[in-house]
Amino acid sequence: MKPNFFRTRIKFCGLTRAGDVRLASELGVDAVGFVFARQSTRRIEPEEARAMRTALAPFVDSVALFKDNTQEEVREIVRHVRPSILQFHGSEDDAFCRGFGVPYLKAIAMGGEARTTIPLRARFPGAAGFLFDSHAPGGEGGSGKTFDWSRIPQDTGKPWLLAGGLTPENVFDAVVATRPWGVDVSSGIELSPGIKDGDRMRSFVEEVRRADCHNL
Ligand SMILES: O=C(O)c1ccccc1N[C@@H]1O[C@H](COP(=O)(O)O)[C@@H](O)[C@H]1O
Repeated sequence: MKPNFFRTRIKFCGLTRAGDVRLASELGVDAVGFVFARQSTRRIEPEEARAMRTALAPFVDSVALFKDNTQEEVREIVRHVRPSILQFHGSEDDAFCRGFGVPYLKAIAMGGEARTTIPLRARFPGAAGFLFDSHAPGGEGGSGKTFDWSRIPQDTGKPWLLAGGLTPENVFDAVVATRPWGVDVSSGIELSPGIKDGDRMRSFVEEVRRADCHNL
């Protein structure tokens, strides 16, 4: 996938308040994420996510995030919330991820040792894209930690998002250094888990746009 010099897509993840969803829409982010991973401190109930979806402006995607949830749980959330994209952070394989009739992103754990040399596009042929995150395989996401960006595979063949420890302070450097298709942030724009900070949301978007101009 060639780098996109025009506009880096932005996803804000782990939202729990309708007001944060509204502000994200006004700031022009491309997607907001709702967390359904069991152990997450940002986990919300399907009814809450469904209510927050109504706060989304047109042309903003809603992403449902899972980590080794059961097929029944995912199915129920897809039916109830109607997310536009699914994001899987656990040990789910391609057959599981594409079994819900909704495009999916596969999160790739970049912490710990590299475990396989099989190319991602061969392991996840049905993925709409990948998301490189800092946690170790099996570890929790949303940790606010970065990873060594030089380890990002160059041959994904699909759009990919950079995640893990991004903040308004480092996202300019991250976008200039890695030229991702998109960036995903959770803790870097928070006051506390699930509670976003309006000023940090705004400056995160400003910094990504500044990097896009720099990359032209
Ligand atoms: O946010 C969570 O609680 C979470 C739980 C389980 C898997 C992933 C999770 N979050 C995702 O992790 C990355 C990076 O987050 P951060 O910016 O470092 O806090 C991002 O994709 C979150 O959506």
